[in-house]
Amino acid sequence: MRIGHGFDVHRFAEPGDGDHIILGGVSIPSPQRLLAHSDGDVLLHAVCDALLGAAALGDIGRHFPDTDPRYKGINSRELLRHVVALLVEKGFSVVNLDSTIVAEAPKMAPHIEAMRRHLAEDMKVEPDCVNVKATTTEKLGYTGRKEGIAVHAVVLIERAHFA
Ligand SMILES: Nc1ccn([C@@H]2O[C@H](COP(=O)(O)O)[C@@H](O)[C@H]2O)c(=O)n1
Ligand SMILES: C[C@@]1(CO)OP(=O)(O)OP(=O)(O)OC[C@H]1O
Repeated sequence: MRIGHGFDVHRFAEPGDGDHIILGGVSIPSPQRLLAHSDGDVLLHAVCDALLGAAALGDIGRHFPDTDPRYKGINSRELLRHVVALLVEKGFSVVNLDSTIVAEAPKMAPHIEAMRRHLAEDMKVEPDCVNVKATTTEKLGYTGRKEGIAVHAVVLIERAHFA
């Protein structure tokens, strides 16, 4: 069994620039988009980093550089599926994921189940092995000022069992 940790932050664009953000592959209404080379899915980026960390495979920027036009606007679920394939190649499968979205807004609660479903599908585990939480920082700091969204993720992986 091995543990991995991931952390990512994306900054909001100016208010009025954009009408949604994408988190866990879910489109969530927001008056500000998240700035990024990809679709800005900060939850999936933190999860990719946790998985890569657990398998000692470096980090997301090493595998998908933000200077590479192939990743411009990419759906981050494709990045996550690629990372999971790298783990499978190394003989690992995912045990469970826990994650925390740090955001003053928008409200994540109505979208958490859809995020869990996407994560479970892409990591090839049951939804019961995936947890997504959200918290504000009580208006403190850069997340509290709505300057951006941060995500923490932690995963366990294990050597895959073969029948
Ligand atoms: N962007 C967010 C932040 C929080 N939630 C939910 O609200 C609960 C209370 O948040 P506090 O920061 O006041 O502890 C939290 O446990 C989440 O369920 C949310 O949905 N979206
Ligand atoms: C996902 C990648 C690649 O498109 O770019 P961003 O969307 O900017 O995200 P970030 O978490 O800053 O870095 C990882 C990148 O290489």
